[in-house]
Formats: sequence, structure tokens, C-alpha cells
Amino acid sequence: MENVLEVINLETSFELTEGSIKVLDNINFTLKSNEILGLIGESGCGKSVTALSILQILPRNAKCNGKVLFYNGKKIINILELNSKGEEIRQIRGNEISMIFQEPAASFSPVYTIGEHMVEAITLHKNISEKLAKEKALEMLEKVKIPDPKKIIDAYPFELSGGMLQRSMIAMALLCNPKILIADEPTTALDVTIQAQILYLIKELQKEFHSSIIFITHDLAVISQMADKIAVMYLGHIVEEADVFEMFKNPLHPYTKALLDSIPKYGVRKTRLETISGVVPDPYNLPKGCRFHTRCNKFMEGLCDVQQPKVVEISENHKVKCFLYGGTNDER
Ligand SMILES: Nc1ncnc2c1ncn2[C@@H]1O[C@H](COP(=O)(O)OP(=O)(O)OP(=O)(O)O)[C@@H](O)[C@H]1O
Repeated sequence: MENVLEVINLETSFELTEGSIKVLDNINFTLKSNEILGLIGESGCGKSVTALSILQILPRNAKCNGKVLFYNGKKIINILELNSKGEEIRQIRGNEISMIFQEPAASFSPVYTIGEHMVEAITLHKNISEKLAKEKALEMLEKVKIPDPKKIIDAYPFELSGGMLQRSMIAMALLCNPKILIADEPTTALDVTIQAQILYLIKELQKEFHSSIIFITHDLAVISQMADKIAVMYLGHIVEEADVFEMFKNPLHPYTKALLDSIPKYGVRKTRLETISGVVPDPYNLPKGCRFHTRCNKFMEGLCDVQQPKVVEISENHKVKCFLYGGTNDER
């Protein structure tokens, strides 16, 4: 499988009156065609900022370094080098790379109908008539299994339930048949039954449209059903990356193990689920050495609190950033 996206040494910081905070540090991963990459980690670890950095839709006080390479046929484009308001990035956003958000209501303006939003999304990128765009929009609403799409196309966002609005947003994101879809917690705001339907729909559509997906969630159960490959984030670092089966069968990083121990397992009766001790440190005051050492049950004094571990390649499909597996002598 060929690469569609390659993130190399991505660093994102925010300039604040108190100073600069680096919320992403040395982020590296690749996304291959037809692949679903799951980005997981607790709240605040940098999942959303990673997505926003890829599309360059960060607030003004943000600064990115590194490379985000988008493989567009024979052309390789470093998105970070494009003018964030220029024509080239606008042709990528919504057309080649689309995003769906946790709160669909925030993506729709209350004064336009679902159809008007969709027609605009198509005609912005494709040179087709409004009539044809409306036909495409209707077709897409059918594909996301919206009941009575002919009625919904003329409805206003506030007339739709959360699940229907999320389906409409997925339809809008897929209108231009993007190479990459970034889904940031797309089902968190929905109840469990609707959540399951939406996840199933995303997977079905991915097979039909051959899109690659970056799927962001803090929910391990969701990611186990969705992803081919998982990257675990902790405080702005990727601490472990592996194929989904490998990650669940053989988690290596103490943080990943702790995350997995905190979810119920089929057939295993436990009166209490494990929790991860301590709290996530303040990004303004990051711990020295490995960022997880303050909560780690395998903490090695004089090493983990002094040096940053390097990423160790355990096998072709498994990498971990932890001293338990080597990773010393990093000069940073
Ligand atoms: N505009 C901003 N200005 C300053 N700091 C920010 C800004 N946006 C995000 N951050 C900080 O960046 C860090 C990463 O945030 P991010 O939203 O990516 O986390 P997340 O893993 O997606 O969490 P969640 O699951 O809660 O959405 C956090 O410490 C957050 O406070």
C-alpha cells in the first residue's frame, strides 16, 4: 500500500501571554491508502491539534514546524509550506482531505438548509452546475442512509436530530470523494445505538470510497472495531504505534497497558477496573525525561526522569518510546 500522508517531526506550539507552549512534539506517522489510523489518548494529549495542524486550520497564535506530506498522485505537497489562506490549500481542504467533527451542529450555519451547505461544498471545488450539485448531494444523503433525503435536503440543521446531522456532515465530507477523511470523535456526542450505526456507516463508506481515515477517539472499544493501525498519544508525544491486533495482543508501553486495563474485557470478571494513577501533568510545566514517568508503574529513577526515551522499533509494525525496550542515549 502506498502512502497518502506522511507526518514528519511535527511540532505545534501556541504563543500565549504567559509564553509559548509546545503541545505537539516530534510527531511522526504515515497513513497508507485505504488505511484507518486510530489516534488515541486521554483528553488534552494533542489528538485534535494534530488534526488541525494537518489541515492548517489552527488559531492564529499557533505555529507548526516539521513536514506534513500529502501524496497527491505523483505530486508530494508539504502542507506546512502552503499559504494557509491560499488557493492551493483550499483545494486540498474539503476536497482531498475532509474533516468531520464531534459536534455536527457547529459545522452547519442555522440559516442555510442542508442542501445549500452541500451544494456550496461541491461547487467550491468542482466546476459543475447547481442542479447537478444538488443531484449529487441527494445521492450522497441516500448513501449515508438518511430517511427521506428529498425532504431532508431542504431542511434546516435545527430540524434534524444529532444522529441525522452527523450523517449529513459525513455526506458533506465525502461529497468530493476525498483521499483522506479525518474524523475527530465523530460519535462522542451521540447515544450508543446511534454511535454504533454511524461507526458502521463510516466503515462501509470507507470501503466504497477507498478513502484513508484518521480516526480520533479516547474510546478504545471504538478504535478496536474501526482501526487498522493505532498510535497512542500522551502529552504531545506518540508513545506507541502498532497494528490493531498487535496493539491489543501485545501492548508494550506502560501507558498503553494502563489504558487497556481500564476497559472491560469480554469473559473477564473484575469487580473493579484499573485506573491510571495520578493526573496528566500541566502542559505549561512538562516533566523532565519521559512525560509519562510521573504516573508510570515501571518508573526507573535516574533514567526516566532525566532522559527522553527514543522510539524503538520492536518489529516492522510495532514502535514504542520507552526505556524498558532500549531507547537510551537520546541527545535531546
Ligand atoms: N487555542 C489554543 N491555545 C492554547 N492551547 C491550546 C489551544 N488549543 C489546544 N490547546 C492545548 O493543546 C493541548 C492539546 O489539545 P487537544 O485539543 O489537541 O487535545 P485532545 O487530545 O484532542 O483532547 P480532547 O479529547 O479533550 O479533545 C491541550 O493542552 C490544550 O489545552
